[in-house]
Amino acid sequence: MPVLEPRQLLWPTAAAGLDAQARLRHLAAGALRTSRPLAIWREPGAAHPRLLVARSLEATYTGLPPALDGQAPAGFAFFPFRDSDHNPALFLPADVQFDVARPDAVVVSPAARDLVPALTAWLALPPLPELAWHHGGQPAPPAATEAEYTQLVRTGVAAIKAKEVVKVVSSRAARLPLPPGFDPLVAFAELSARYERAFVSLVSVPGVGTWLGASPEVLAEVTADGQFHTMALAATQPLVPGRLPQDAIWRQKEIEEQALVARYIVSCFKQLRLREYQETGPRTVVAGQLLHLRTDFEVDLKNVPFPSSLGTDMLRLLHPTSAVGGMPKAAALAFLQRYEGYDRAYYSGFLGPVNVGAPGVSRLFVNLRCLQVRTTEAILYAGTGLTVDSDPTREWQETEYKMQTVAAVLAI
Ligand SMILES: C=C(O[C@@H]1C=C(C(=O)O)C=C[C@H]1O)C(=O)O
Repeated sequence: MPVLEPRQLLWPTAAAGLDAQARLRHLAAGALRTSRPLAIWREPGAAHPRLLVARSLEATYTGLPPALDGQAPAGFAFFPFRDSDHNPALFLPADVQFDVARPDAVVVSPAARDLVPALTAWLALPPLPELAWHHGGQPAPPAATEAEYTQLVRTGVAAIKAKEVVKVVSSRAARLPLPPGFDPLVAFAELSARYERAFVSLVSVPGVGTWLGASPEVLAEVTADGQFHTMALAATQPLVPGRLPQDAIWRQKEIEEQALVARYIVSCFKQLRLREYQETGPRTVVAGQLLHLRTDFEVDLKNVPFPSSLGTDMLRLLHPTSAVGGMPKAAALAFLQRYEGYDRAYYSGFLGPVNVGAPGVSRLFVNLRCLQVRTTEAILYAGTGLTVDSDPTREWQETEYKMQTVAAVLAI
């Protein structure tokens, strides 16, 4: 059997007046109209976004976290914090791809070649004035009041004191009305402009909903030059205007909280009997209006005995990391299940491209600083790592700061 190659569709002359952004919008409109899942993302430091459309919702259901090796299928992973029927683990196959950096062509995978006639016709049609974004089937989660959240923090601190957990990351949801005429693609562009170093994403899946975010946290990356990368990102303080990030002073609580996350990553390497890794940090990094402590871990895949499976194995061990769940993992997750009082859905799950653009290159991020777009409101999510010294009011304030990262695009 001949190996089928992807098809390149060129934009027709009818689309000559559409610039690259308008083309991306037109393709997104087509995917939304035909009930197909789509992902749009801008990688940290990249000048342009990409779009990927899956041929059908059914084609996105997946049982396992994606394989991070060059032979694995190309697509966009969208994983919940906890896998469930309400929040399925998804992998959007790269059936239709568009790169704003190469605006002349749309690439269609062999699995989606049946779509070519309809897609060719769509490219020649005039753009729609409005896009109908997909909505989730689940009710909106309850929004915790300050009293409720500070009580959750107290319960978490008590669990730490009782040695049920060493660290737990409590979180909450908040609901804000969407401003009139809110346009997720415009908000995506605004987040991309505001947060150059973030992974900015807009994912819309029928029945699952529309999620927008600007994440500062790499979960697992395999780069073109054969490096595996992950990070321990934790501890938070606001960036004070006029002060340099490198002058930030961290309290003992924060240093310990971040060290736990770093130690967790090292324990994952140990489970895989990997000794050769480079550790850099912790150092202070900027994420929007916030500062965090970050340690980077790098593995040269040329120097490990199992280069093709390291990324895959690490991803499966890492998620959910102690930066979003806690330590020990099982006890922290059980605590959250019992006390958190709402469904995190895709918040603190992970997302990102696998083998898109180039085979063997994957970039998965923790889904933080995100919101869910609903018909008339946005659901915002944020959490804070608790330790024995946590102060409930400060933890509430920290979730407010974190929500500000994406709430900035809701300002009327
Ligand atoms: C849980 C979140 O962030 C995580 C928790 C942090 C903390 O506890 O200080 C900092 C960065 C992230 O790893 C969030 O943004 O919701």
